[in-house]
Amino acid sequence: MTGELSPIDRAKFVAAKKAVEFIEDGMRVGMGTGSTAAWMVKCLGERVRDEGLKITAVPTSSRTAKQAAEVGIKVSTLDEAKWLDLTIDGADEFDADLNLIKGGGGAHLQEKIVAAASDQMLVIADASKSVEQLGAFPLPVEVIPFGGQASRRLIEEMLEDMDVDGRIASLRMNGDVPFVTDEGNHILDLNLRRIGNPVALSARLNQIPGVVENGLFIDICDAVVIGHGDGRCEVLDLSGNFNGGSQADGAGDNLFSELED
Ligand SMILES: O=C(CO)[C@H](O)[C@H](O)COP(=O)(O)O
Repeated sequence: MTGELSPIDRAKFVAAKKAVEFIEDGMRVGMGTGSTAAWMVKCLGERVRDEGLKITAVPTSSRTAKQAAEVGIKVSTLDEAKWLDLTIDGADEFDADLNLIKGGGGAHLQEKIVAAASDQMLVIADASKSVEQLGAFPLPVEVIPFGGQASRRLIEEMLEDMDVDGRIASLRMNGDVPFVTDEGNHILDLNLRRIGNPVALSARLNQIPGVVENGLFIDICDAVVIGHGDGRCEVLDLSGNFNGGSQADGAGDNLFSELED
């Protein structure tokens, strides 16, 4: 079924497949957004269908809610679930401390709210998302449309004040019109190249009145399942809750056979 996948899609698939093994009956689970998270939704749907797994599932976007419905997962809102045991989501970049850049899909606001309301956040990613220093991926910042030009100017002035490398905030477009998030906001992508102090940058960004939330996830992620194109995956776990806390446990796991299903 999935035999003709590209190496990158194989990597996403095996990471997702491994991650859903951590979901137990009765859990309240946050479901992330993006192409890797879509594999997770698919694998989770299979467990719900084949094993009768009972979960409360909370999507982080309208896109994920739709994907969940397509594979037979009934979704709840975060308010209905109140609190979550585990959120599984993709990322655009992760570093050795498991700080992340997210929001490439424009859903980081709901993703951060859902992850922050979860006991554990598990990221699924192909190995290309691993970086020494965050920032090569443009940092998404969600801003309200009202006064968008002023917010952009304040962000660029703040970047200049912080003396960071790149200082241009680009309005994300969807064809000829600005991209609109599920909350009706716009996204500014910051081409910073490298982020020396993510904690300070995140705090400074969120102090600007028109900024709703930025895509830096600091001290939120507990572990990353890293998938490889040959079907191997490993778990980088700083929490001790996934594979006993070993930093690269499971490096030998090969879920490639699943691709032949
Ligand atoms: O943060 C996200 C969406 O807002 C995604 O998780 C991130 O962009 C990674 O996406 P993909 O799995 O498609 O590479």
